[in-house]
Amino acid sequence: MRPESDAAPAGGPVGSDFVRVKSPDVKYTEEHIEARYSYHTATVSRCRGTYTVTPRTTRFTFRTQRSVPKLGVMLVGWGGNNGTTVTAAVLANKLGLSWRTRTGVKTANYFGSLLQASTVCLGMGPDGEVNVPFRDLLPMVHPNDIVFDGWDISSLDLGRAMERAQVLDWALQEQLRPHMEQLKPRPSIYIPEFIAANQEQRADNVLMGSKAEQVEQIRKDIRDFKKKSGVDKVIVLWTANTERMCDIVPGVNDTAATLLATIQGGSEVSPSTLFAVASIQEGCAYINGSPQNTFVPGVVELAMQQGAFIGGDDFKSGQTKVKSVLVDFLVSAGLKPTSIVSYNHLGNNDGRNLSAPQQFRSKEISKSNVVDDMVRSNNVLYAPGEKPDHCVVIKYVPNVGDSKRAMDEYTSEIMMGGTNTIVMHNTCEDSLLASPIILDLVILTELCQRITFCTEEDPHFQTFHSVLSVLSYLCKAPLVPEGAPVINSFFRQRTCIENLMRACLGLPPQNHMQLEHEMQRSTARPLSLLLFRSRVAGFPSLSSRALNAGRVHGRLANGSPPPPPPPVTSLPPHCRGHGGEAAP
Ligand SMILES: NC(=O)c1ccc[n+]([C@@H]2O[C@H](COP(=O)([O-])OP(=O)(O)OC[C@H]3O[C@@H](n4cnc5c(N)ncnc54)[C@H](O)[C@@H]3O)[C@@H](O)[C@H]2O)c1
Ligand SMILES: O=P([O-])([O-])O[C@@H]1[C@@H](O)[C@H](O)[C@@H](O)[C@H](O)[C@@H]1O
Repeated sequence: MRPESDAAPAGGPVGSDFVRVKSPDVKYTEEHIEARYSYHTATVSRCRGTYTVTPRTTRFTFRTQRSVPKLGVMLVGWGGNNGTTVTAAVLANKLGLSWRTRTGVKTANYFGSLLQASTVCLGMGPDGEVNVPFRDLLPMVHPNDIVFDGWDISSLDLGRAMERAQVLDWALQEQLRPHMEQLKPRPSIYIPEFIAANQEQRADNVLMGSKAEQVEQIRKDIRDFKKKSGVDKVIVLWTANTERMCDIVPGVNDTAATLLATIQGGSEVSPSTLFAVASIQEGCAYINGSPQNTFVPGVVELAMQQGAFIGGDDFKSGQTKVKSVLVDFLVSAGLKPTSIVSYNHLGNNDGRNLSAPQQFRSKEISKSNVVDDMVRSNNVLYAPGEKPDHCVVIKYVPNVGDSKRAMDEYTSEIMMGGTNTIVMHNTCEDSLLASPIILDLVILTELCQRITFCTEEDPHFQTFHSVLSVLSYLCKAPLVPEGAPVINSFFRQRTCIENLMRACLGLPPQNHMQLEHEMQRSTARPLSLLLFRSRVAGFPSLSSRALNAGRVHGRLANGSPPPPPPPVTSLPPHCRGHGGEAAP
């Protein structure tokens, strides 16, 4: 838990400083956490069947601004299931709400958020591993402090839109409604041919005018929100309906200049791309929670010119998230998936929009490519170009509402011609899986906006690439810089975020080697064992785990007792005896 009494360390206004690194490579100034970090990679060459691996070390200096801004998040599709649910969830957490359900009292939380509800291991403490919430590693925005605004083609206020979404318990909605009904989506850009025709009946809150005029209006909305809310920065996130894919046309959207000219000329540009352009021109990061190819090359170039972050595509929230774990497990275990069939049905408006072929095609693409990197990584199982059968089906069944049903069958070839088939059924409120992902996307993006780094070879500090590929863990179809590999493997993506945040603290990457427990003799053995040995010599008994730890490590490989432990001459104060003296 965060030590409430933990006074902020010397040096200025800071975000969370519940983790302090004591290292000559880490410096805390008033503005920054500055950390020197050795980044170890390897280059590989091959000659006549032999791989030659050359380790490389790059010396980085990371700087993380410690002051956490007041963050404004503008959602496109604010009146939808995800938009209303994430807004309501933040409000419920901020107000500390609880509500009664047929299974008992529920309390607001952020389960499903990587940053708020999952932990990382800092290292070994006196009683074993010390794990802290991701959010405590570096100063970052707390979701309770986010200010929401946004647009929707539907004019419903968020109280009525929350009711229409049918996601949250009624007892909670009743408590939230007085707050939610004050929130009204701004009129939005609506081009009917980009989403399903069945969405037309919602479109009573749309902008008029040319595409250029509508982009200008979106830019004014962003400035207006920033001024009225007093937020320090704004991030725009698309959680509106899935659009059909866009053609990439040279001279139309292949460069920033052609795209801007196309907008001025009024030719085909999707609403999501228009929002991206407006956001980037206002210096805001733009994240795409849907599968369509919003980020045509012209948008990517514009983002790079303006130094704005973009990220996406398509929240990775349920069936695909499981797929990126299960296929990783199977392939990493040397089992060969030969067929993956993913079927789901759902009855919310997203499902209704996806019932149209072109919108389904966008989703089918983002759901289908998630296994490619894992399959390509194993040439023992797969010949070049060989892939498992992979079928994605989505059906709209109004009766189930937001409670998405996912049914998956994974068939794998195992040893000696055997077959293994795994069948899964997964039911979940789709929007309650997507809402924490939305929070992680905007909070992680905001954190990355406060991180700069340089290397010994290039001493000028720089930001991350405009295409923020660190968001891959949160997306089905990760957007990466040109030439960078697309990683979908769940644990590789999660480890990337963890190790990046550790690097900002000058901490080595998590390696899970546990060498201190693998050696017959080690001075690096965890304190608990040292304590175990020192306390056995006249100290009060330890927890059974520590005692067991002592026993587990109490015999050498040949069965003889270990040599006497090295004299414990200096233990940190919290490990010392009553008098504060070092253990004998
Ligand atoms: N688990 C999930 O819910 C999940 C997972 C991955 C991706 N997604 C994607 O997130 C998006 C939103 O999902 P949802 O369940 O909230 O859908 P939804 O249909 O409930 O909400 C979408 C909202 O966008 C609005 N809208 C449509 N076009 C718009 C435009 N041009 N400008 C502004 N608003 C517009 C609609 O009126 C609607 O209120 C979808 O594209 C979906 O595919 C959802
Ligand atoms: O994240 P996931 O469960 O693989 O994919 C989901 C689809 O199965 C669902 O049909 C769609 O409505 C959601 O937007 C989401 O994309």
